[in-house]
Amino acid sequence: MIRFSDPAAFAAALAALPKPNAASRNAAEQRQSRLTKPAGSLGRLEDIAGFMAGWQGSERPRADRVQAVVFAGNHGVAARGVSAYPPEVTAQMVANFEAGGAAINALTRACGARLSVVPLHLERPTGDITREPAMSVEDCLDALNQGAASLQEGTQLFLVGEMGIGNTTPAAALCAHGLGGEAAAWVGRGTGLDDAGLARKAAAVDAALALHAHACTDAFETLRHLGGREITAMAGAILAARLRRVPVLLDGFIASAAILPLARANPCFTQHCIAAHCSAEAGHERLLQALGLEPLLRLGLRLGEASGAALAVPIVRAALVAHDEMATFEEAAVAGRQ
Ligand SMILES: O=C(O)c1ccc[n+]([C@@H]2O[C@H](COP(=O)([O-])O)[C@@H](O)[C@H]2O)c1
Ligand SMILES: Cc1cc2nc[nH]c2cc1C
Repeated sequence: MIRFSDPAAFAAALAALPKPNAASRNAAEQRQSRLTKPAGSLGRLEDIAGFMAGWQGSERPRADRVQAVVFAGNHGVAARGVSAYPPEVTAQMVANFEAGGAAINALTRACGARLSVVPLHLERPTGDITREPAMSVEDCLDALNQGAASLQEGTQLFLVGEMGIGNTTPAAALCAHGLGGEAAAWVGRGTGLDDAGLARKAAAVDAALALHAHACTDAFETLRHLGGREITAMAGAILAARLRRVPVLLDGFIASAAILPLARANPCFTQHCIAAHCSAEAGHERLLQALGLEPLLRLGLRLGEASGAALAVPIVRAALVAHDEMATFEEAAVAGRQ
């Protein structure tokens, strides 16, 4: 099991990321060029086959064992009126996930993914980032390690999502810190905030940056000061997936913001990630652009919970079935390009 003993071990892992298997990726691309279709005509499905081949180290990659994890956390900053819903909804929704009644339960049933939920000390919200760091060093390491520990042996495709009332505020703070620009340009309506709430949210992001920007010296310290437990757990889970060469379907705004500090530390970090869906949350589009990721879907969701990631699973599966099952020009006796 992957475990980071201290912040230095996390930084070292981030500095020495494994690369995809170039031979497997090349073999998959060669196969694509022999399948009975005009070259390139399966568009992004061809890229997905090559991507999966590289990370799985197999010319014929599979997505039979798909694992989804939802991390849940509570946020001190939620007391500042930055969400349309009260913080107790986080724990209530965890109970709903466990009972099978949330959107992600239905969507993972629909796509055949195994779902688990990891609540992170919901009874103890993070520090209010407008006044103090979100987490102690110990808390931040614990969240990273709970994230890393969630990746199950044998997972072929990993879906990572979250639930946490108030968490679009720390996510916006991570974006404003990492990518610059006005706080107002990174805050969105989250669960459905009104204009007055939006102004409070921008003010909270400004205050958090004024207080902590100087202390955000690396990925760990940035997550610790501006992030949250579920945000940090997603970062740990997605890093663990990279260390095991497991491809990841990235979910919405918060999941994307969680990896921004890691991508800033090592720009090749996003290589094992596919952006599944561009959320309706203001800022997600620009965040994905900055991460160099083109989303597979734009369905207007703004839910989190790994919902966007689950919706992209059938596309990945379809890409791999076409890659595996289509006949080659030779097998089907079809003439190739003139
Ligand atoms: O994934 C997204 O893009 C997304 C966009 C808006 C809201 N959410 C979800 O809504 C919650 C955060 O919204 P808020 O308004 O409480 O900050 C949290 O539980 C997220 O899962 C998620
Ligand atoms: C009900 C509810 C469900 C959610 N799922 C993810 N974020 C959420 C926020 C709310 C408010």
